[in-house]
Amino acid sequence: MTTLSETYRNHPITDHHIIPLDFDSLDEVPESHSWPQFDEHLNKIQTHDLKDSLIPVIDLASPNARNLIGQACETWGMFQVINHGVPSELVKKVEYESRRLFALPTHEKCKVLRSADGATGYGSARISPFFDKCMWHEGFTIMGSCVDDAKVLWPDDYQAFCDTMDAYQRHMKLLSHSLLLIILETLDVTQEELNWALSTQDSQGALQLNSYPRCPNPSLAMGLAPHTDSLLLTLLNQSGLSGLEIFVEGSGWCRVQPIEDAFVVNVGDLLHIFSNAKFPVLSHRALVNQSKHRISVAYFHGPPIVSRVAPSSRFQKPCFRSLLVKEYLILKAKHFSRALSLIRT
Ligand SMILES: C=C1C[C@]23C[C@@]1(O)CC[C@H]2[C@@]12CCC[C@@](C)(C(=O)O1)[C@H]2[C@@H]3C(=O)O
Ligand SMILES: O=C(O)CCC(=O)C(=O)O
Ligand SMILES: [Fe+2]
Repeated sequence: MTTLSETYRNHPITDHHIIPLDFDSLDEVPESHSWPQFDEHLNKIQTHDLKDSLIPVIDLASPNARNLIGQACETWGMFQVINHGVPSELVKKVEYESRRLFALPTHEKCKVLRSADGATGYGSARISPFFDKCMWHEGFTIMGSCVDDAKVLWPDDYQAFCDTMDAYQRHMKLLSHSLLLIILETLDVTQEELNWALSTQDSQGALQLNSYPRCPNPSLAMGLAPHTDSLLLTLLNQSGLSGLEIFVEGSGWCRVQPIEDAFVVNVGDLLHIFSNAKFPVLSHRALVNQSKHRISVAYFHGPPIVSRVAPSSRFQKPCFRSLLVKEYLILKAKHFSRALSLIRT
């Protein structure tokens, strides 16, 4: 089976873009991590709190959920979902285990460093090489079993971490399938297209644990730089601490306030392509906090990497060309935010 790891094999990134700083040892933001333009930007554009009425909060158990989800995807490419059926104890356990991982000393975490051409393990975000400055962020990427890495980190105490991440990935896969089914039904796609998006075999799922340590000067630092997510759908748990911002045309950067027990759901590049741009894909970023260490947990769902992606056949005038999912991810790894414009027809 072709995997994401194989896709990245020809696009290695250098070590200094992978190894995060030992953030806890710092009492000021080093030059390498201070974003001067970002500082100017902050002065110019007021960061708004998004009112609930803007990014919809949708109760999955309500009879109206389907319509609301369809509308939210068209208007925003994003919504928050509550009453989704994922046990809140499991969500708490994932937060607890993530904090346990990031609390390890840097030299321990570096024992499971993501390799230059790899997809899983500990390290800075894959988008790091596209920015001059480094981010105030460390991550741990899991695809399927994480037992090999967990055994390295905790030789005698790895089971709880693995069991928690396995159970969470199972729940995330089910929830992303239910949401995608609703979303795709609103597009009225063919059965074959539904099978493609919801394929249980060979579909891509990745779990990203994000850590944003306390920062001495948050106005200089960037947690996660602006980006769009590459796959079909992302389900994000903000762990109760705000930091996520979306770029809204005409308003600038707006904060998406966390809601208890909610997941932020957003359209990724592949769903934007499949919906023939009917669903927008939002640029988003994460800012950091002076007094609190923020954790977020993102699950990315995608179709099989060897399949093709194109606008659904229901669209008469496709505005993107058809290509292999793998080819798109290679384009994204090479050209980052220009990838979508490169496949416009
Ligand atoms: C499946 C994936 C999506 C992702 C790249 C990855 O292979 C695993 C990590 C994901 C992540 C998380 C942080 C932001 C992001 C842009 C990045 O650099 O790594 C996303 C990637 C993505 O959606 O392109
Ligand atoms: O931490 C956040 O709020 C955003 C994380 C994110 O955008 C991602 O993991 O892709
Ligand atoms: Fe993201």
